[in-house]
Amino acid sequence: MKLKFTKMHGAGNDFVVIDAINQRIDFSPAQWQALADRRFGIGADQMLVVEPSTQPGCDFRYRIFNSDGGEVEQCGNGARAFAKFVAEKGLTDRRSIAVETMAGVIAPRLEDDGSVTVDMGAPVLEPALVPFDTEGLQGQPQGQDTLWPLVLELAGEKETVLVSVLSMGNPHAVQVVADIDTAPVELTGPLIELHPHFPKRVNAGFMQVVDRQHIRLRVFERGAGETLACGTGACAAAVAGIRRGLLDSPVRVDARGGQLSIAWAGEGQPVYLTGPAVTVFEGEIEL
Ligand SMILES: N[C@H](CCC[C@H](N)C(=O)O)C(=O)O
Repeated sequence: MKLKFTKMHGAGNDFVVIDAINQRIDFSPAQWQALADRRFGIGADQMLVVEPSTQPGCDFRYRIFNSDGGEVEQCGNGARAFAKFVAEKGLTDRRSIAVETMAGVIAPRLEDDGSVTVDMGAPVLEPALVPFDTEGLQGQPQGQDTLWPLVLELAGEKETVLVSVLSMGNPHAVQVVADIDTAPVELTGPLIELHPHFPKRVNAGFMQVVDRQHIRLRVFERGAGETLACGTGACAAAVAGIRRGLLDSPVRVDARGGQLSIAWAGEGQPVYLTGPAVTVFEGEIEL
């Protein structure tokens, strides 16, 4: 079987995008992991699948698989690539589309300058819905936010980090650090991802506040490791910073792979993610 795919990225977060409207695919987690392998497969942080919508009022269904093969609820950089893909492939003639995901409906819009703005829906702030188990933890208020202490065990030493916890459809734990270049992302990222208080694991964000409308961000992603950018991570960091009283919307987010912009008008309101979507090459693989 030949599989056609398109290699894309959003600020360096890279994807294999597959049209599953005109191709029939049904892969196991191990097969997804093999496709994502950067040596033995195509190589990507996530695989994005375009399917017919199953909901009235939606144009497409959007499925996301991490490079560890697991299917997840949401991917913000991927939503921009998705929108560009379906336009470039002529699967839609609309510049604004409604896209069904495991986490609800999102709405990407192609901008005239080639960037894409996505209505990512409202953040989920209730810990139990993230999901995050607060049992035995004493939250510390900061502005409208609550900072939760996570005890991390590193080489026999215990270290406590304070995180904001929220969901953009997928779970995020965001901490403020003085300098993302010296933050121990490789060491503590995996410990936070697998922390027992996150029953579905979590994406670990490390945010440096440059000024009230500008942050630098690194994210150790659930099921993918550190990526050059994380769209939902940028949304989560901006929302956490605004709730903590550190940031004002819109927020410029400098990721290692490029720049994103986040706008949020407050509780119950949608988060808007704007950034690039780039097609790198078309490919075909014999399976
Ligand atoms: N690793 C994420 C999925 C991809 C999110 C990220 N690539 C984005 O742009 O939002 C998770 O397991 O929730």
